[in-house]
Amino acid sequence: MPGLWQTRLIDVVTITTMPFRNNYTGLAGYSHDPDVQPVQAGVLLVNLGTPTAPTARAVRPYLAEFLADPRVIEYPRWLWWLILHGVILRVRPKRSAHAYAKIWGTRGSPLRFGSEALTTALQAEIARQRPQAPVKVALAMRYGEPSVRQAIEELQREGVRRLLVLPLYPQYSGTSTGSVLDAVADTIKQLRWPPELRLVNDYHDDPAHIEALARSIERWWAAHGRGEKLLLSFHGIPERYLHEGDPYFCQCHATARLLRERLQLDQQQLVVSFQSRVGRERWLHPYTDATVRRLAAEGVRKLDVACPGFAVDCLETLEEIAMQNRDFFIGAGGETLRYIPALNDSQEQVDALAALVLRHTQGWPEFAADYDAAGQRQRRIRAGQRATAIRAGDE
Ligand SMILES: C=CC1=C(C)c2cc3[nH]c(cc4nc(cc5[nH]c(cc1n2)c(C)c5CCC(=O)O)C(CCC(=O)O)=C4C)c(C)c3C=C
Ligand SMILES: [Fe+2]
Ligand SMILES: [Fe+2]
Repeated sequence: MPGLWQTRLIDVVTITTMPFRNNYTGLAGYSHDPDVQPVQAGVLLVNLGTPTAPTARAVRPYLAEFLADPRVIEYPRWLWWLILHGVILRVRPKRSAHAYAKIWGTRGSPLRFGSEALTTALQAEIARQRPQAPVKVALAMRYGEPSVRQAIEELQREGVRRLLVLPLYPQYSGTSTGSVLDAVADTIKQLRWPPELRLVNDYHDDPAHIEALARSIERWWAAHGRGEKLLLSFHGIPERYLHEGDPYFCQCHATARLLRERLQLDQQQLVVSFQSRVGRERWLHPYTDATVRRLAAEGVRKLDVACPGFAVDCLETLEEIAMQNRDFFIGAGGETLRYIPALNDSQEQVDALAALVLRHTQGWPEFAADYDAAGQRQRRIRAGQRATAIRAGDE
């Protein structure tokens, strides 16, 4: 019987002298063998996530995962754990479920079906613009399913070796995009052979994105007429995060300014505010609820609201703005508050995101306009045959 050290030595010698195996299967059902499949590129869209049903029972685990994320709530962990489990998760799920029930459709949560529709439309647009390219567009949710990990593993099983991660947040915040980056990093850490990776940090000032926002607002105005003012409401974050370096506030204002210039509005006609405050801490301000009340009190009767921080409609736009804040506005003397829908799967958004993807994947052969999948595959097969020949001692 060899001793332990001898066994280890034998292992090392065996492994290092083993013939090169290019058909190693690292993940169940996934072959890395280039003879089996050509290299694919993937685009992973990531949105926040949403409960599986508008019930307190389904909302609770969703909130538990979301609010336990240290990127979202920066408090000492033990203190926050006590507050979260002792107070928030006892009270909030019921309240949130009630709000979700108001926007839940036959297709389920708007955030989910809106994100899925956008994924399908973007896949089709990229296929239209790059017909030869083997590009896969997939969707993950930061909280809930499909998780970032599940989505990346599935893409790898499909042969994706180059991956562009595109969080569906136009403005970067550590609480949103930063957290997606964490989830990607946690996944990559555990993969034996991670894909080549790129990540879009933000697209808050991307000209195509601004153009898409402007056109969708103009299209909506053409169909419904124009209000006296346009309010842009962005999701808030604690103000403390801004002071500690989070660029979110500045990026929201940059988006608003670019959109205002493109729509040729003056500073009185376009107002910016921040919504969705949670807890007692001071968040980015002015707050949306206080702003709509103030505007009504100042005599504005017809107010249009758009939410350029949300790629697809969700609880925060359909319930908080289009219902809750409409009631606040009318309660304070306003006549109508009209919510202008998010870009969702509109052609404007699909065109802008397709252009963004093509820009961020420059240099990747799969995305090149003259990519020749058949030629690439032949080259890879020839390389594979040569490796096989070397293994067999033919060369
Ligand atoms: C408590 C802290 C929160 C921070 C910070 C935060 C930042 C943040 N959120 C979004 C986008 C969305 N948030 C949504 C819902 C939502 N957000 C919070 C809390 C924080 N968000 C909670 C508790 C909830 C759940 C609903 C509720 O109980 O009020 C959604 C909608 C999800 C849906 O299912 O429709 C989105 C989208 C961004 C972009 C952001 C930072 C910039
Ligand atoms: Fe949020
Ligand atoms: Fe909200």
